[in-house]
Amino acid sequence: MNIKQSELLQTGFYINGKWQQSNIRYAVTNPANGETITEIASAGESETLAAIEAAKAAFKQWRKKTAKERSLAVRRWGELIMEHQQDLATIMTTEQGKPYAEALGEVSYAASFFEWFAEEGKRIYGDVIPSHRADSRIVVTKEPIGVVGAITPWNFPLAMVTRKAGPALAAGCTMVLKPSEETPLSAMALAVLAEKAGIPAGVFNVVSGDATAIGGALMESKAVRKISFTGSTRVGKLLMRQAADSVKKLSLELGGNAPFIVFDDADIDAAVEGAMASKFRNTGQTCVCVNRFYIQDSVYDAFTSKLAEAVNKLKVASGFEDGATQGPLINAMAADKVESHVTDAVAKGAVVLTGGKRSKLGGNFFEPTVLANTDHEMLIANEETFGPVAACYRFSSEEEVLEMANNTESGLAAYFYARDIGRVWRVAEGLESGIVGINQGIISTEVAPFGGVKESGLGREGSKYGIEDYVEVKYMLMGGI
Ligand SMILES: NC(=O)c1ccc[n+]([C@@H]2O[C@H](COP(=O)([O-])OP(=O)(O)OC[C@H]3O[C@@H](n4cnc5c(N)ncnc54)[C@H](O)[C@@H]3O)[C@@H](O)[C@H]2O)c1
Ligand SMILES: O=C[C@H](O)CS(=O)(=O)O
Repeated sequence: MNIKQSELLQTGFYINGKWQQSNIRYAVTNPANGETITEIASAGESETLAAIEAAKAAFKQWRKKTAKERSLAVRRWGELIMEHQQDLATIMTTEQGKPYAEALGEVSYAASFFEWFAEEGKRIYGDVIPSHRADSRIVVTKEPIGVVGAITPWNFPLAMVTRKAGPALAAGCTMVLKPSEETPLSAMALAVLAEKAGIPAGVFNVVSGDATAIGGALMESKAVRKISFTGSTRVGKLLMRQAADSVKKLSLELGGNAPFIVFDDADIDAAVEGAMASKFRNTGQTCVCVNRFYIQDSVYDAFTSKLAEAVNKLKVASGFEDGATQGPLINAMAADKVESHVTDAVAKGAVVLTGGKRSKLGGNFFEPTVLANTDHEMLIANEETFGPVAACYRFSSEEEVLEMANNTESGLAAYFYARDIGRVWRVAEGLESGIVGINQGIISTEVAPFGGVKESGLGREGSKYGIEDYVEVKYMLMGGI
């Protein structure tokens, strides 16, 4: 791998400020060519318990630092991310596959959470409540929860970590991170920078490897007071069950099934632009990627033909190739799933406007695809495809489309394009989702609350709300006054 600072490439566990190795190793592969990038030490239960112990010990001192002291360390960590942005983007593109330009974008996005929460950490205010007794006062403070177990996915290997580590550390919590086994190298590089930023030993620990063993140790430990998970709804539900035994707090950022509605009064060119951004970002592997396009009858043909035209201009290639816009899918299983959704849809009457098959590049590459005439009997309508396929459905009325859009257990993001102000309010309020993009295809930013309703999760990340997930409210009644 062509990076300037080779020390960013680590292959062990980071526990209590030290890198450790193991004989049990697993290969991290490059999804663009299937080659092994490196082999890394595989952690299990004992390494996770050691990391929890380190985090528990470090919590005693870290929580006592002033908010400003913690803020300065978190801010410095973010600055170091930006100082190493090219190397971090190279590591990310190599292990995750996204185009290098997108990887650079994610590096900035990741750093933005440290900048934001370094500031928010200084504003964890309490309250003074008018008392119910003349001789007493009521004071409310907010305290860090304690040791946090963070479990993150492969699709955003840096930003999903910093969106958790930023608020946790700024609030005074310590962390044991388990990154996805598909993309551990970005998280390890982050640990190298944590040390350089002056984050004390034990405050941020990283263990990668056996998901069930690491997850089990985190969930069973009574020292871990909170789990922050981003990933599939299936695993999120499992963790929720496991959290019951020690009554842990949970933040769950789970899967989506985002609708994107184009009404007949929409600016069609703007809708196509928004559709391209929200559907094809990260080759369709984003939890807020559109999964279902609903287009009103009278603009259906205009929208779908313009969308297919725009999709035809995308370039499928290795993320390091100039002008690449669509990298490989993360692995063979992901490519199989996308193919099965397209095959099922076509067998049930969908029409391929462009794409529709694996790319001639082979491996995990899939052609960006637009399907017309899709209906709700197809798999693609009911499962998160997590790939570059735009499935287009027709609708005639506002009531009908709201019912279709909400007819899912998921409720993460939803998008619509319309200009009529009454319609805009009705639809925005009627959509059952945590996030609504109105005449906008990209909704993610560190300054706004990110999270879902229904089976898309619990809690919010980013924004002023994001830090609330890492603090406990304490009520003190001061009597005898
Ligand atoms: N809502 C959000 O903010 C958000 C963001 C990114 C991804 N996602 C969702 O994540 C999914 C894709 O990511 P993925 O394939 O990595 O998800 P995944 O659920 O398979 O894995 C996520 C993480 O959980 C770990 N894991 C797996 N089994 C575990 C177990 N038994 N105990 C503990 N940890 C376990 C994995 O190793 C990984 O680190 C999609 O559904 C996507 O929508 C959601
Ligand atoms: O995959 C889902 C994410 O949360 C990525 S982003 O925050 O929308 O960039």
